[in-house]
Amino acid sequence: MTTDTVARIVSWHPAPSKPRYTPPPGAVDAHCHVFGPMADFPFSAKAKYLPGDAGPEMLFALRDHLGFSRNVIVQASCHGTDNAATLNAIAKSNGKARGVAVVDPAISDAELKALHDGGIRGVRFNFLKRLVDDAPKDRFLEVAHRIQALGWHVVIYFEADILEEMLPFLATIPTPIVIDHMGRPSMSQGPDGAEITAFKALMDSRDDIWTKVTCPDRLSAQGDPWDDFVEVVRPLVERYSDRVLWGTDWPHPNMQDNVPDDGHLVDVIPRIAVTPELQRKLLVDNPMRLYWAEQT
Ligand SMILES: O=C(O)/C=C(\CC(=O)C(=O)O)C(=O)O
Repeated sequence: MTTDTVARIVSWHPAPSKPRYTPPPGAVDAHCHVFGPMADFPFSAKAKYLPGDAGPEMLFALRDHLGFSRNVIVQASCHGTDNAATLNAIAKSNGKARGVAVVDPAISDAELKALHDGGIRGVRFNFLKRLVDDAPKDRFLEVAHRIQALGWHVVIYFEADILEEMLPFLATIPTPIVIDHMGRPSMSQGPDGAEITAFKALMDSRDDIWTKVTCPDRLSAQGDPWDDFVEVVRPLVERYSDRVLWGTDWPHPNMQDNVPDDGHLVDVIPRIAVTPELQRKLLVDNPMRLYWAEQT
């Protein structure tokens, strides 16, 4: 993408409301991104979207505004396999952020170790054709084997229409797996719909598959306050209470036509995790085990 000819996209709310819900102390926003700033951290030549700057200061201000304590910053596809913007944000967080990288499978062990020292605790494999040109399963599998020694996990992003073809690959991954946005099931099918049922079967197939109960704004057919999302996701949070994570998804890449209010996103939490214990697991205990294991 040539950065001088394309308008830069703003996909986040200019002034998110203050949520009514107060997260527990130590709550982690376990899925968010940073964009640039571009002058310091240029976007990938292969980026499929060219966002405005949404750097660490903005992310940390939002964290405080929403009542969260920590962030897990997931490398977004617009930065390709150069994790410098993510590492910069982690370095500026005073220990309050960790990250998930996207790597070239040819990465050396020394480079992986440097990512670990910079706060990375997982790698992301993205299978969305609108975001990445290719997703080589055989090479991803080699990476998954190599990160085992670091105690990392893999984060996988795919949509429900390819769940079935993903199953053999997922079964061979030797590390814990985190599935982004529940593999994007249809919410209009309801809590017993075919896509969420297939996803639960995947969750049942291994006890080290986790998922992010995120993105009502992307997945709901109804819009804010996302009642269809709540109806489908609440049973998932109850059934897999030790393997669910929550995140804002700020700055909401590609959501410029349907920008969510982050305060409203936080107010979904007590509707999908209906007891203080479920909320504490979702927001504190579970993400701490994956990202700050040495502190648990
Ligand atoms: O924030 C997300 O998880 C979703 C994204 C963007 C993304 O993943 C990326 O750019 O890497 C999307 O569906 O456009």
